[in-house]
Amino acid sequence: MLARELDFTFCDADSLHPPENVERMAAGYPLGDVERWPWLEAVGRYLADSRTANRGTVMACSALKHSYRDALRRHVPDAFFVFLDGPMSVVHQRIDGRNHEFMPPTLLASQYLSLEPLAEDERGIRVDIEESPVRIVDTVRSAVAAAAIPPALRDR
Ligand SMILES: Nc1ncnc2c1ncn2[C@@H]1O[C@H](COP(=O)(O)OP(=O)(O)OP(=O)(O)O)[C@@H](O)[C@H]1O
Ligand SMILES: O=C(O)[C@H](O)[C@@H](O)[C@H](O)[C@H](O)CO
Repeated sequence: MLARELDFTFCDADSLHPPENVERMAAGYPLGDVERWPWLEAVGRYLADSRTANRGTVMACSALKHSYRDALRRHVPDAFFVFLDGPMSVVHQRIDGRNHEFMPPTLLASQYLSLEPLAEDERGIRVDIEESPVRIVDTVRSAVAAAAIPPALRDR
């Protein structure tokens, strides 16, 4: 929805995992940093290529840690992060009710253990996943528009 509204392309970072990562998760084992670095590099390269082609991209990506997002920022310094925040119980209920190609709900707790919220030095916003998708998209669109204006020129 967001990509459509912004007229950007959409990519799910899951499509950039190497097969061995997919197999690992499907077998019920969480990824560690070692498995994630090559994947994050592929995500970063994809974003940098989009930027070179002058194409905006919405990337759905579980860039759980600050260091992972730093890796992405090395490829696209002006990346804007949207932190989809909410209680594990809500996410658990939702992913229990969906079909995913490889991600078992049993891995959710490990994801929350690794999760680091956006820090002050990271460009982006936190949104509440208990809001409706329409509202979330609206909030993100406004934040992206505001972020494109240099702070010194805002509210004039
Ligand atoms: N704001 C929302 N309100 C209600 N349901 C939602 C909302 N956002 C997502 N969902 C539902 O929650 C489920 C999980 O969403 P989705 O598969 O898009 O998550 P994801 O971030 O791609 O997860 P993963 O990182 O595991 O790929 C889906 O059934 C989706 O329809
Ligand atoms: O870094 C990771 O552990 C992975 O990217 C996972 O987060 C899954 O791929 C995702 O949750 C399913 O979409």
